[in-house]
Amino acid sequence: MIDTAAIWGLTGTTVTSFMFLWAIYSQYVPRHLRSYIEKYVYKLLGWVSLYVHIKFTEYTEEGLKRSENYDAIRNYLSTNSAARALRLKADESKNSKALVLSMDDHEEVEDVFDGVKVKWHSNVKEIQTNSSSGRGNSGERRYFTLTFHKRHREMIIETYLEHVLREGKDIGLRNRERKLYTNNSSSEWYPWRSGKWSNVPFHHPATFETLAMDPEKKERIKKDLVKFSKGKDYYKKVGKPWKRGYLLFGPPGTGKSTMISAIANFLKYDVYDLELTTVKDNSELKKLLLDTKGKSIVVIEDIDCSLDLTGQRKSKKEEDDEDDDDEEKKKKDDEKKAKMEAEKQSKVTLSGLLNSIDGLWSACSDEKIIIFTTNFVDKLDPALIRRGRMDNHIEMSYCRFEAFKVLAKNYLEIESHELYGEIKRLLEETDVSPADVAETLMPKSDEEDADVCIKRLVKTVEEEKEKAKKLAEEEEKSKAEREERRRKKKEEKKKKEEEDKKKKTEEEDKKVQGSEVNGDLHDSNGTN
Ligand SMILES: Nc1ncnc2c1ncn2[C@@H]1O[C@H](COP(=O)(O)OP(=O)(O)OP(=O)(O)O)[C@@H](O)[C@H]1O
Ligand SMILES: [Mg+2]
Repeated sequence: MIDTAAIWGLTGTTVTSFMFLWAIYSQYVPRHLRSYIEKYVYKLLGWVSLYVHIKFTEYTEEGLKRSENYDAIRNYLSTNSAARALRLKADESKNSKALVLSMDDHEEVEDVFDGVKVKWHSNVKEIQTNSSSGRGNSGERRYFTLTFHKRHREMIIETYLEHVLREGKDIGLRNRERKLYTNNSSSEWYPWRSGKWSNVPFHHPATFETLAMDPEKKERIKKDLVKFSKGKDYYKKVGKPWKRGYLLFGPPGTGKSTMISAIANFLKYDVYDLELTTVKDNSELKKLLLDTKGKSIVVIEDIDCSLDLTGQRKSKKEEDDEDDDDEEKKKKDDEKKAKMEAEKQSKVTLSGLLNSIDGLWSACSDEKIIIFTTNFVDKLDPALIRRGRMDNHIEMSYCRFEAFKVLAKNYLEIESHELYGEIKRLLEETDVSPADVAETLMPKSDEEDADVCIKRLVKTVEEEKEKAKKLAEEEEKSKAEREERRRKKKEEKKKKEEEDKKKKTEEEDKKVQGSEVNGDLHDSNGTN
C-alpha cells in the first residue's frame, strides 16, 4: 500500500485529486499490479519531492520486540504534541508511573531544531498475520514518519535524531516506575521462576530535604552526585568505568539507609539491595552484578556483618587476645562463631567482592553507584574501602543542632522555639541518634503540639545525658577493675616465675652439691 504520508510534500488541490485517484486505484487495480505501480510511484516521488521521509516502526522487523527508538520518539513527542496536537492518546505503560500523552493516530506536529522545521506524523496500518492455527488475524502496526527538507538531510540524521532519541530516553527514564530489587537464591534463577532479582516499586519518601545532617556536608554530597550523573563524557575521557562507590558509616539510627533512599530519589535511580549471605560464592556474585541495569544503586548494608571481610587483619588482632580477660574472650568467641555461621552459608570472599566491584564493573552497564554501609568502619579491610573502590566516605553522625533544626521543621513545622538554645547546648554535649530525636519529636496524638514535643525532647536528651554519664562512670570503673585484675595477674605471674626460678636454682645447687659429695666419695673410694 502506498504510504500516504510519503506524498506529504504536495499541497492542497493536488492532495484532493490524489485522494480521488487513490479511491479509484484501490477499487479497480488488481492487487498483484499494485505492488509494481507502487514501486515506480515511490521512485518518481523520490525524484520530484524535495522532502525526505523516515519511518520508525513500533515493532522491530521480526515483529517480536518493541522498538526502543519508537518509544523514545513517542516520549519526545509527548512533550511536544501535548502542547500542540489536537487529538491526543493517553498511554498507560506498565513501566511508567505517569500518564504519557502522545499524539493520536494520523495526527501531525511540527518541531523546530536549530531553526530547521520538521514534521512528525503518526500513522497506523492494518496488517494480516498468520497465527499458529493457520487462521489469519488482523492487527495494527503503528509508526512515525519524520519529514524534512532534503537540504537538511545531514544535520537531521546526524544531530537532530540523536537529540530526539536521547531526550526521549531521558523522559522515559524520568517517567519510569523505579524499582527496589532484592537478590534471589540461585535455586530460583530461572526465567520461568523469579530470575536473579525480585522487585517491588520503589516508593521511599526520603529526600535530601528531609534528611537531617550538616547542611554543608549535604550540599557537598549533592554536588558530588550531580557531577557523577553528568559525568559520562568525563569518565570516558579519563578511561574509568562510569561508577562511584560510597561508604556510609556511623552508629545505628544515624540515617545511613535513609541516605540511600534520598540518593535514589535525587538521581531517580533503581536500588539493588544485595544480601550477601544468600549469595553462594564469588561466581554467583559476579552473575548477580552483571544482571543489574544502569542508572542504579547497588547496596550492601552492614558489610561488616554480612561476611567475614576483615581479611588478614584478623590474625593480627588475635595476637592481642592474650591480654584480654575472660569476659572479653567470650565475647570475641561468640563473634567468631557468628561469622563462621555466615561463612558456612556463603563462600563469597573479600577478593571475590573486590573483583566484582572492580573488574566486572567496566563490563556491565554504565552509570552505577555502589554503597556499603557499616556501623564499624574500623573493622573493614583497607583494601575494601580504599579510594577508587569507595570513592566517597561519608560519616553519618549523632544529631547535632543543625540536623535537629531539619527534623523540627519536618516533624513540627517550626523554625524556632524558646528552648532552641537549651537544645543546642544539650545536643553538643550528648550523643543522640537522629532516629531517637525524630521519634521524640513526632506528635503521638492530636493534642500534642510543637511545644509539648520540644519539651519532651529536652527531657529525653537530659535523660540520655544522665545515662551516658552513668555509663561512662561504670565503664571507667570496670576499666579500672580490669586494669587491676590484669596488674594482679601479671604480678602473680611474675611472682610465680620468680619462685619457679628460685626453686630451679635451688634444685640445681642441690644437684651440684650432690655431685660434689658423690665425686668426693668416688675420689676417696678410688684412692682406697
Ligand atoms: N539523618 C536523618 N535524617 C532524617 N531521619 C533520620 C535520620 N537518621 C535517622 N532517621 C530516622 O530514623 C529512622 C532510622 O534511620 P536509618 O534506618 O536510616 O538508620 P541507619 O543509620 O541505617 O541505622 P542502622 O545502622 O541501624 O541500619 C529512619 O526511618 C528515619 O525516620
Ligand atoms: Mg540501616
